[in-house]
Amino acid sequence: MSDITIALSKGRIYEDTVPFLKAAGIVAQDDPDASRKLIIATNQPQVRLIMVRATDVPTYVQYGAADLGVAGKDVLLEHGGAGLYQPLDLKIARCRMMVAVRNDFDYAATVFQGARLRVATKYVKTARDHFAAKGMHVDLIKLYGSMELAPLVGLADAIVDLVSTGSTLKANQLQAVEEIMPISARLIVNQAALKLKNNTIQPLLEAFSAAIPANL
Ligand SMILES: Nc1ncnc2c1ncn2[C@@H]1O[C@H](COP(=O)(O)OP(=O)(O)OP(=O)(O)O)[C@@H](O)[C@H]1O
Ligand SMILES: O=P(O)(O)OC[C@H]1O[C@H](OP(=O)(O)OP(=O)(O)O)[C@H](O)[C@@H]1O
Repeated sequence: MSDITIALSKGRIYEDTVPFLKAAGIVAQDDPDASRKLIIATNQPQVRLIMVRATDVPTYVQYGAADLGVAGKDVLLEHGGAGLYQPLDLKIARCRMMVAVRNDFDYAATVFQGARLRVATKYVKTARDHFAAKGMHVDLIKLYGSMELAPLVGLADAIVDLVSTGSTLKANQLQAVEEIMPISARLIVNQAALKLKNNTIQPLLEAFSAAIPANL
């Protein structure tokens, strides 16, 4: 069996990945959400977890610092996917990439008039592709979080952000006006590792695949 490093992020990705690890017989020896450790040993001596920022997971896997990882489709689209296989949609961390505006902003009229829109987002590539496909001219403003604030203080007319329950939009008097795409997290694999460590990685892929929730 080859040594295997799996890159995960704290919070919902880790929590939702635990059942998949368990299905593959892997149990973490520390709780990453409680620990400050960045390298977490597991019950299997050859398997370790590394804890990185959600947006950094594809980078660690791309360069082979991790063999496998779990990352949201949102993050993978912004990364571009170079050097990665994306064999499984794990159907976890599900949400939707949406365009949202203030409740008092007439998005339809703005689009109809062909007015230039200022859009704040962490997801610049996804937003650029979406509005280009609609033939809309937009000025994109890159933010790193709390996008919902931007329309409230006049930084932008619209945001492109993830929506799950809708409660963050509601709490900030915003409304979703367009769905860009459904989002869920994928298992990603370093392309070279998949070939070189196939004997170890293939059974992991099969265990993960069998643990994907049905009927979703
Ligand atoms: N409200 C949500 N409901 C369900 N899934 C979500 C939600 N928000 C984000 N996600 C998904 O979970 C992934 C991880 O989100 P998380 O909040 O842990 O990291 P982040 O804060 O977006 O990333 P970073 O720390 O790198 O800035 C996202 O990439 C996305 O795919
Ligand atoms: O529609 P909702 O259920 O309100 O979720 C949407 C929020 O979740 C994400 O942020 P973040 O990762 O900070 O979410 P969290 O605060 O729910 O962890 C996203 O950027 C929204 O702000």
